[in-house]
Amino acid sequence: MTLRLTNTLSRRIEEFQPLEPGKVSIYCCGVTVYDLCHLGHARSYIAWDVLRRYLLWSGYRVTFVQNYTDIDDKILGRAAEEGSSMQAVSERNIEAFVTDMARLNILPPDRMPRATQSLDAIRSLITELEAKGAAYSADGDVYFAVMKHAGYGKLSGRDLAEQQDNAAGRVATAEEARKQHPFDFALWKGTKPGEPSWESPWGPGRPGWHIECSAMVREELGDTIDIHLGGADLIFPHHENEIAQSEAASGHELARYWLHNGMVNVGGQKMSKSLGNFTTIRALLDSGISPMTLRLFTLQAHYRKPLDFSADALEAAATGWKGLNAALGLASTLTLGAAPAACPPDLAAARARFAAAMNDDLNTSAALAVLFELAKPLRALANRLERGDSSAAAEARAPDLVDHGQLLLELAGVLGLQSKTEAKTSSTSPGPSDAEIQAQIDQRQAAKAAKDFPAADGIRDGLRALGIELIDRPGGITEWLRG
Ligand SMILES: Nc1ncnc2c1ncn2[C@@H]1O[C@H](COP(=O)(O)OP(=O)(O)OP(=O)(O)O)[C@@H](O)[C@H]1O
Ligand SMILES: [Zn+2]
Repeated sequence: MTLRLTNTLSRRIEEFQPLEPGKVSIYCCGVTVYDLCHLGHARSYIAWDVLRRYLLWSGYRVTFVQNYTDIDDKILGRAAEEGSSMQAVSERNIEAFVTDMARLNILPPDRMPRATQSLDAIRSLITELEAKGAAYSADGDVYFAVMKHAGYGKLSGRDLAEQQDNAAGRVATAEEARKQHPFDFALWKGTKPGEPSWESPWGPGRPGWHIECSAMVREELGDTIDIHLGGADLIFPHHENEIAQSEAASGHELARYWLHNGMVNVGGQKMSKSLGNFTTIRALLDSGISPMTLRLFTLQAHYRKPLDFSADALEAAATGWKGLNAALGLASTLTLGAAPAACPPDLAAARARFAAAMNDDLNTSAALAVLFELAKPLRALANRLERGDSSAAAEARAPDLVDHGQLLLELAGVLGLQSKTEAKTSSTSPGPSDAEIQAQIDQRQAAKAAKDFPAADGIRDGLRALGIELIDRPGGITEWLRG
């Protein structure tokens, strides 16, 4: 059975077929770096981390690109409030983003381009659009002409003619007066006093938000990519506009599959930096909630569904993680030095159930049910060991249980769930302990022995994100360095 994903473009669940066999190119819309990230961002990036890990586990070579939007009105606004610069605000929040994502065990993207570093690509894309008649300049601004692009609205299902009628008779703002159609959007904005600006054929100014992503996708991954990711709030206008710009320029489809995550809501309203109803990732982690509890909380719901944030729901996830953590902790000690065994039929069935759940549009709650089932005997044994039950130690050495533990570790790794001490971690946390690093190295060894190289690479990448570099020495010995 192959992976099936809901494609927003076709509004259907489709079988995933990459452009090139065995390879997947992914672009994920990144954060606008004007503040700390909240639980909504965590949900989005955890969902896509799981997609990436699952593709790796399935044997694909994945190239994952995610941008930083570091030119934006909101960043400028924050800089003005603070009396600092757009660059200072961006740098600080980029650093915080990297730390928060690593704490959540999200694999770092292969490349993370920034708008400020992509100006050449942005300017040449706008020039191309203008040359093709898809864009027009007006008083130092450049706009995309939506009416010139057949297919505008195909992702979001918006009707242009209807929108034109709705806008008729309204008093236009200065910007609206420059536009030929209300849906036309700025590719380039002429400079305003006191704002950073860059030179361009249209005079000094800065790029619009949508063109950044089109330019970065093209520069990093080419005209057509396999999967484009983002939150459902980006479908319109951001992704609709990205499609229009990229496809008008290249004449090719921008992305084969468009995946969107549902929103984290608070009391029915989107958790949002702009609305001010957000709880930051670091506030949650610093209050003693473990990163894995947050992962579990988000993965218990389907990625496309809205997710309500409440203390009760988080509490339930914490209880769930406590049990799973005990089983994973025991499993990692059992598998130490264990030889890979032939997979017994019940474990093969569990593996197949896990894969079937994930193939079903990333049904992580069903995949978690397989993990909880596998964890049951290990949890029971961990409890007995903790109580000092003398017969438990012998039982823990039973080969069946070792295999069980190995599979649990492997599948949990696909969801990015890994056993860690539940100790309170703070933003100044020194990173994983030596014992935790060793447990990861052991898991990686087991994955390699089972010829599961994507999982082994995933573990190495995860450690790298935490500043731990692995060095493989001859004779199967792995040493590590803390960065
Ligand atoms: N509440 C949320 N739930 C799920 N995903 C979200 C939520 N808020 C933002 N995202 C997603 O996170 C990614 C980065 O978002 P971005 O930095 O553009 O945030 P934003 O939407 O501007 O934030 P805000 O609305 O909080 O000001 C996008 O894919 C966006 O859809
Ligand atoms: Zn984008």
